[in-house]
Amino acid sequence: MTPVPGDIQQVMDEADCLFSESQIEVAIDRMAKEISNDISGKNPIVFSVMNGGLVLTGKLVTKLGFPLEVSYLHATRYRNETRGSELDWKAFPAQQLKDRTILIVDDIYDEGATLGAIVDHCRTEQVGDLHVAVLLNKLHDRKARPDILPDYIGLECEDRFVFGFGMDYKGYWRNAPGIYAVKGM
Ligand SMILES: O=P(O)(O)OC[C@H]1O[C@H](OP(=O)(O)OP(=O)(O)O)[C@H](O)[C@@H]1O
Ligand SMILES: Nc1nc2[nH]cnc2c(=O)[nH]1
Repeated sequence: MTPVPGDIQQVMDEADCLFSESQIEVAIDRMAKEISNDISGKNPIVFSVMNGGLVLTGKLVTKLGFPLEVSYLHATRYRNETRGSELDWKAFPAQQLKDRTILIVDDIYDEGATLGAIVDHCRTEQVGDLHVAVLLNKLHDRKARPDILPDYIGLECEDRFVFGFGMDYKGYWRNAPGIYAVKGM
C-alpha cells in the first residue's frame, strides 16, 4: 500500500473551516436558480473544468431541472502546487461549440488565468452564448483578466490557499465536504 504523505492529515487537522457543507449547499441552490432563469430551454452543454470543477458540477446539475448535456474540459496550472504557473490544456472540449449555449463550471476563480484561457477558447470556437459559474471567488487585486467576471459566484473568500469541495491540497482533500484554508497560507 502506498502511504498517504505525512502532512496531509495534519493540514486538515490544523485548517480553518471557511464554509460548512450547509453553507455551500445554500450557495449552490441560489446559483442553480440563477442559472435556470438564464439558460433553461436553451439546450446547453455544461462543461466541468477538471479536476476541481467535478464536485460542484455534480451537485449543480442535479438541481437544473431541464434538458442539458454534461461534459468536461481539462486545463490545469497548479499541478498539485499552491502557486499557479503556465496553463496546460490536457483536454479541449470534444463537442462542437459553435452557436451552442455553454455553461463552464469551475471550483475557484483565483488569478483568473485559467478561466481567461477557457473563455478565449470558447470565443474562438464561436459559442453562441457563454456562461461561467464558480463556487468561490478569491478576493484580491491580482486578477489576470479583470474584464472577465464569472456570471454566477457561490461564495467569496479571503486571499488564502483553500481546499475541499473539489479543490485540492497536494492532490488530496477534494472530497472534503466543506471549504478550508491551510493554516498559515
Ligand atoms: O484562477 P486561477 O489562478 O487560474 O486558478 C483557478 C484554477 O486553479 C485550479 O485548477 P488547478 O490548476 O489547480 O487544477 P485542478 O483543477 O486539477 O486542481 C482550479 O480548479 C481552477 O481551475
Ligand atoms: N486548491 C486550490 N486550488 C487553487 N487554484 C487557484 N487557487 C486555488 C486555491 O486556493 N486552492
